[in-house]
Amino acid sequence: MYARSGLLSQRSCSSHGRECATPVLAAQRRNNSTATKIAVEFDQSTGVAVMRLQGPPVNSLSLDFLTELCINVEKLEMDKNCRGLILTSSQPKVFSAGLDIMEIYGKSPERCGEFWRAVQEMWLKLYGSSMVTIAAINGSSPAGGCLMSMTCDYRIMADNPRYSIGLNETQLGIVAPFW
Ligand SMILES: CC/C=C\C/C=C\C/C=C\CC/C=C/CC(=O)SCCNC(=O)CCNC(=O)[C@H](O)C(C)(C)COP(=O)(O)OP(=O)(O)OC[C@H]1O[C@@H](n2cnc3c(N)ncnc32)[C@H](O)[C@@H]1OP(=O)(O)O
Repeated sequence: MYARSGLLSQRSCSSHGRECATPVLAAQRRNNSTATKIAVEFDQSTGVAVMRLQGPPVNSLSLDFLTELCINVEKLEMDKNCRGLILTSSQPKVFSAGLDIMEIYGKSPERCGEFWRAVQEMWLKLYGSSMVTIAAINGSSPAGGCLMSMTCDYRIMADNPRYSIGLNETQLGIVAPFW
């Protein structure tokens, strides 16, 4: 969902002076899901968009979820009026549970490859964004959820001892790549 419907589809990328396009098209081609996992509200007066993750129960990062996230970030990126992005969760107690483990369990190498490319695309898009990005971490944020928040320029986390954040996959001996 993008609150300023119609605007982006009518404008060319070059009119905004920002780089765009190919990754969005790739992501759009991939996005066959009709359910909306990402809600975006853009405040014209402040130039700040709030992106709410709303993939029940725990905003796990499935291929559909990642695709929708990337499409929405790219749309905002193309809008020259949008200067800031706040990423937060609509789910109670959880910002994001990280990668959807069912996307990598028992899947073909091709499907795993597609999924992993979508993971890379997500963090590269956020990390390379020209918008000021803030993760408002209003719940637990393990593993891929932590990665997502680390790619933002700033992080603010709800002060609640029940919420945790970190790369918990290291407990299984899985470490993030060195690049
Ligand atoms: C700047 C950066 C530069 C470079 C970086 C480049 C690359 C980096 C590469 C890698 C780093 C990132 C790596 C990521 C790996 C992963 O993300 S693997 C996934 C790891 N996630 C977890 O271990 C989370 C496990 N879940 C939890 O801890 C809890 O569920 C959570 C605290 C999130 C919520 O707790 P609670 O509210 O009690 O809910 P439940 O535990 O009852 O869960 C509810 C249902 O949700 C299902 N679920 C939970 N997590 C996942 C998940 N990750 N995927 C799929 N499904 C999940 C859970 O099974 C329950 O389902 P059910 O109701 O039983 O059907």
